Amino acid sequence: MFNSTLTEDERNHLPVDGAIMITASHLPYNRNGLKFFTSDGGLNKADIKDILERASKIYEESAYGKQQEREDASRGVVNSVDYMSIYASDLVQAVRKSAGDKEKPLEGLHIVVDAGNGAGGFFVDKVLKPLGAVTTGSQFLEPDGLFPNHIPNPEDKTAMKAITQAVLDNKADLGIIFDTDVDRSAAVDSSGRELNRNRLIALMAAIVLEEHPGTTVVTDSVTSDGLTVFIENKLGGKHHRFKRGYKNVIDEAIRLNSIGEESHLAMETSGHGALKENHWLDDGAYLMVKLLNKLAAARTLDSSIGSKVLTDLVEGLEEAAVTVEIRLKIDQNHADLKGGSFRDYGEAVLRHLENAIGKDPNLHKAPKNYEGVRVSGHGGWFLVRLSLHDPVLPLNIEAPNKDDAVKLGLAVLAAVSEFSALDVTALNKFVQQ
Ligand SMILES: O=P(O)(O)OC[C@H]1O[C@H](O)[C@H](O)[C@@H](O)[C@@H]1O
Repeated sequence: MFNSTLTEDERNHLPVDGAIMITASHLPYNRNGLKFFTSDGGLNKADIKDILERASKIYEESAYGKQQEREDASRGVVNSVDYMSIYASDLVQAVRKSAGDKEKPLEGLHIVVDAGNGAGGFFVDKVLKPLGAVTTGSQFLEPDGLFPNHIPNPEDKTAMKAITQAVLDNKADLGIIFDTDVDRSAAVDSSGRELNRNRLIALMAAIVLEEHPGTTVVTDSVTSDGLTVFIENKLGGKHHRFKRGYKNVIDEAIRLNSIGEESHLAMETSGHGALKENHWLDDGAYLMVKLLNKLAAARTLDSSIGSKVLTDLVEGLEEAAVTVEIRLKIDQNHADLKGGSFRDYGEAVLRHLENAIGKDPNLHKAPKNYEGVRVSGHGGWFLVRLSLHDPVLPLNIEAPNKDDAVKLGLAVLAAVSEFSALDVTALNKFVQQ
């Protein structure tokens, strides 16, 4: 939708002044909403509040007899434009360009797509097929807001299992999965290896750092220590681990550029990734096109090359054997909140945790950290922070083995146990397993 505010095509009344998308995004099907775009990007909370206030004023006035005004406001010309075809053909052109303008640079490759019944099904007919790829075995391409097959989410285990299985069953060269509204994506190589979360950031960083040596990669706060080592030591870039939230990482990358620190990639483990060259839009289809560019370019030199060219790019990324996220709920009605907000309560838990960590010689606070409490120790690390939206303190742990992960979990448990409004059932279960 955002691209329709940039594409120049007079015949199709483009660029438009604004675009609106109806989507539940990462939320369940019964929580749809509207995303608004202008050529400056997606509107933020303050803009949306302003729109709602103005809309409600117009509504109220019309309800009190200003019918004529309402009719005037709603009178306009409606033109239908097949914008998806225009957008998709730009993606196709990008891949062709990276292969020296070859018409079908993906000929001979078998690529399966899992759109999870979200909006990403177009990628098969409008992008992959024109580029020559075989796409049989692609699944859940028809939009269905009830998501009858699996939640379209490249972080979700069931969703990743579904695309991995499709790759293996079809002996495909590559698998691609999108979230509901295609602002997130991930891939699977021909051996069934998932290229999502830290691995996808590492892969995108490898591609972007080839194009822009030394650039800063901004990520969310739950990225691994291994990713930092990979970006800084192997790729020669700079890893700026910032806060959770795709808008936070994107805005931070824009801010860095504005103060003279060059950054070309802002990416979250959730699969939201935005590039400077693509107007800082978190466009999941564009991310996958960057992978296809790499594949297509490599195949102009050797037509037997498959997804290994991508997997090789993340060679050397250290990965923890144990990776868990445990979400600790705050009971907002609990007496221990003393009528205060869950945010204040969560902040108090974090302050207490921070103090407790200082007393344990095995644990060390991360020298640079932008949200919550990030601590290393026992060969791994943990991060406790406030959720962006929910009355929850998500705890992420990465460790070389289960015993060390449990040690980290126990340290958190000991520090937070006096906060009776915090539900630590899941953490208790984890440390007892
Ligand atoms: O803070 P959490 O509850 O873990 O949620 C954080 C996530 O919320 C949404 O899904 C946003 O689109 C993501 O950008 C963000 O990472």
